[in-house]
Amino acid sequence: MSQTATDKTILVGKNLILGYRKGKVSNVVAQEISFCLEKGKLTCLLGPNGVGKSTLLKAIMGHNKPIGGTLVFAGKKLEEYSPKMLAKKIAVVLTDKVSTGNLTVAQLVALGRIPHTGWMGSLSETDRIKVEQAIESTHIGYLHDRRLSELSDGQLQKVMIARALAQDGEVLILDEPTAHLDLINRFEIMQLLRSIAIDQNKAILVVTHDLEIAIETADQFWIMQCGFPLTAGVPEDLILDGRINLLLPTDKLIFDSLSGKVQASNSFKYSTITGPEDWVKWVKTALRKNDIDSGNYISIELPSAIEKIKLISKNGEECIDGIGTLVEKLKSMKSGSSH
Ligand SMILES: Nc1ncnc2c1ncn2[C@@H]1O[C@H](COP(=O)(O)OP(=O)(O)OP(=O)(O)O)[C@@H](O)[C@H]1O
Repeated sequence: MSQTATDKTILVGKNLILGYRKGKVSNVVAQEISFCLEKGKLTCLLGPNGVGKSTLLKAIMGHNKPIGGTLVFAGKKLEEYSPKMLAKKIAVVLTDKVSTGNLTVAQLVALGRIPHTGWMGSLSETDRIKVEQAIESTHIGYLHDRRLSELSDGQLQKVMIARALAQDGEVLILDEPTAHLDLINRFEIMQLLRSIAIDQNKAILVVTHDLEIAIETADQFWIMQCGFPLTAGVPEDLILDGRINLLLPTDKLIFDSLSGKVQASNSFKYSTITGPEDWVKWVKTALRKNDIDSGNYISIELPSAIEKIKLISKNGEECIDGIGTLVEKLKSMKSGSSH
């Protein structure tokens, strides 16, 4: 489904055909790619490995011209911008590690000004202000004079974002900025990007495989899937109308709209499990993971406080003191009944 352009739209892709040319032969990677990228929003681009996400980023950065379709940036065709002009408008953070460990944080962030100063140019007062603003808005002032080689992966990622911000383009593109980071840092980086999008009115486009964190932070999803047009929408709408399942083209997995998680789609019925909602959810998860269906028991009653789990089976009624023991018990009943 294509989006409609609004006054926030900065970049429009129309019927793009993406791929690579080798001599006269074009190898098409993805097609029917249409979108509107909006300022003031965090947009997450999701899709399986190899579907063409990085290829789309390369097209937007002007590094790999689409085989077909049009890209329009701020009302003008992308191909009409010189690489120098484009570098001032679109800042990029790629996944590659920096090999300039000897530079300090402030020196690296200052490199973001190169499109404005040139390689040999010295920083003007405006450039210095932009660098300090970028450092401040990524909350890395405490790292100002540290060497890059002394930073953790999470700190380094914030420095790379600061460098892109110093570039002061209207669009910021990041390819998997949370790869290699722990859960807390993944959240922090995505929340930081969202606040930058809103506070600085930037259009931020992030490629990520982190579905759950993307749901919590993104304003827009773009979903790429082999053989389908690009699907764009607000994550919550895509969840409720089921289009989120485009990300899971196998009937073995399904997106559970209540928990917001991907889970195995086996058709076991667990209607005989009763108790508090959180207990029911986690007992079902454990049973599903262990391939235990309701044929193994008559009912399970879950504790409301610190009582024990009550299992009613063909062997009678018994009290059990945890989900681990319950699973073991049901597994042994299952193997017993199959012999
Ligand atoms: N320079 C290139 N020349 C030819 N084919 C390429 C080139 N780069 C990528 N491809 C091919 O294009 C297809 C899409 O690759 P791309 O890197 O865009 O996927 P992706 O969705 O970003 O994957 P991932 O999630 O694994 O990063 C793949 O089949 C890949 O082999």
